[in-house]
Amino acid sequence: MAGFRDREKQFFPLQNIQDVVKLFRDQLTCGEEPNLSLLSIVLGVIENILTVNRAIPTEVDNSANLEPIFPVVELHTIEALYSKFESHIKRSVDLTKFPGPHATRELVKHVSDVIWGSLTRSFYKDKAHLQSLYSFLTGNKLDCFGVAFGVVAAFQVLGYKDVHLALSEDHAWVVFGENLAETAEVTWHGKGNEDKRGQPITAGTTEKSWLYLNGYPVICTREMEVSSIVSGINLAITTTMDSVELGSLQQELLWLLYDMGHLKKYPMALGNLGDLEEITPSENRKKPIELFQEAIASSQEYYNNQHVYPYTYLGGYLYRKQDYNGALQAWADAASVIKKYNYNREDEEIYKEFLEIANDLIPSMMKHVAGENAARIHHTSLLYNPESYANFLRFYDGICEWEEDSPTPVLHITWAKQLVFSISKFDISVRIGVDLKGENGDGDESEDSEDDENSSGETKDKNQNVKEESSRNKTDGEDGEQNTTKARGRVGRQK
Ligand SMILES: CC1(C)CN=C(N2CCN(c3ncnc4sc(CC(F)F)cc34)CC2)S1
Repeated sequence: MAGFRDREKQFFPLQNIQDVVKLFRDQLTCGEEPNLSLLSIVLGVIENILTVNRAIPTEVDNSANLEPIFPVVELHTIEALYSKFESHIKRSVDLTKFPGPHATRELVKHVSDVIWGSLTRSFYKDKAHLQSLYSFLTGNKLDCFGVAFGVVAAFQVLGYKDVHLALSEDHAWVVFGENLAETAEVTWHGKGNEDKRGQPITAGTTEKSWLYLNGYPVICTREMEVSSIVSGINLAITTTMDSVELGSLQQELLWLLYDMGHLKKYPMALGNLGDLEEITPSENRKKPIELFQEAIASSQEYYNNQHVYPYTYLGGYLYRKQDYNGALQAWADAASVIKKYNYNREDEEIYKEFLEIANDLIPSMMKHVAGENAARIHHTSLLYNPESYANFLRFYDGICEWEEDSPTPVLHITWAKQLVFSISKFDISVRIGVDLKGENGDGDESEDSEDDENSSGETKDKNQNVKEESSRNKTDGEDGEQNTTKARGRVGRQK
């Protein structure tokens, strides 16, 4: 018999979004751990009906079809799936060999093998809707995240409290043991990479690696594991159509988790909620821009500002709102994060993100503003804005620094061609640092004649230059002999 207590049973059948929200709220406030398997199965059943097995209403009188088609989720459906998972896990793992209260690496590897061993050999792992235990139990298919989540849910079924999900921006693994001091790979990553299941994630692996966030991944509590499956709900019916009902369920559940504080340390879930609010704004709720800024603040406060996606969530939003100055600043901030990493072959997802920004979004943004004649005439366009130019340069500077010392190259001819296209759209006045408005008062248009080369002609490293510079300034102060012209609005030259 499924391990359901009467308290879960009372919420069934689930007939609408509010019924699902009530079940989740009860699971998150009942004093015991939320039941990860139960909640993943419930979300998987609903997602499946609203996207994969969507019964397109026949062409009867259309008015009747305007009602949202929320499925009725019966208790027996969920119980059957839950007990299938529970008995599968319990009969595959003999705990007599693992007496302690904490999981061991051997046990973690074994549970990962149990999940892994049940997956059908040949399925397209990139497909959608493979993230929940519903997919695992009805189709023996799971994606990369789904395997890691399945391992954590299995350990909860086995009665362990110390195995938790660890999340980066493109990978998932587990932490376990006393003080969660141990780590282990439990799933695969990407295409054509041997899985490293059972191995610990060492400092050598995580250092300067975006895939492991330089050692600053999201370490989930049970409630944050619930946040991860809610955030992972996939609304896609087709590549061009999303389920409206599923989207509003996801939005309601994310606000529930937000109000309970379970998104506070989860930047991507905050970004996800921001995207949903942009599409369907909720009354009396925070605006998308606030949520994207909270995601950035969360990364700064809890993850040493090592996460990139909070800035690309914000940049994408501002781009869609045609706030191109803001978008450039957010993308420059994203590049200022990635520059601390070395690009390697398993970081393709973030490479694709920056490729799209540099070679698609920024060029089309430049085309758009180049056509804005009024703004051009009044010099209000970003093409005349030194700050936009500075952010544009900082964006590319970050990508170049990302590539430095990396085992895998980042830039190629397309990047260079698009850079030339985009940079040439900025007005000559911002590119050569002349202040057209003469705000500097003396109206002296002479440029800053200093350069980074010293008298002997070789370029020094910046620090030395700055040291030299500051000592020169000191002598200036004393005898005032040296004639240094003021750097006039030169951007990107920090002395
Ligand atoms: C600014 C973007 C391009 C928009 N969507 C982005 N997403 C980033 C990935 N998403 C996520 N959202 C919540 N949690 C997680 S955990 C994870 C890694 C996986 F291997 F477990 C990914 C991810 C959701 C969507 S970044």
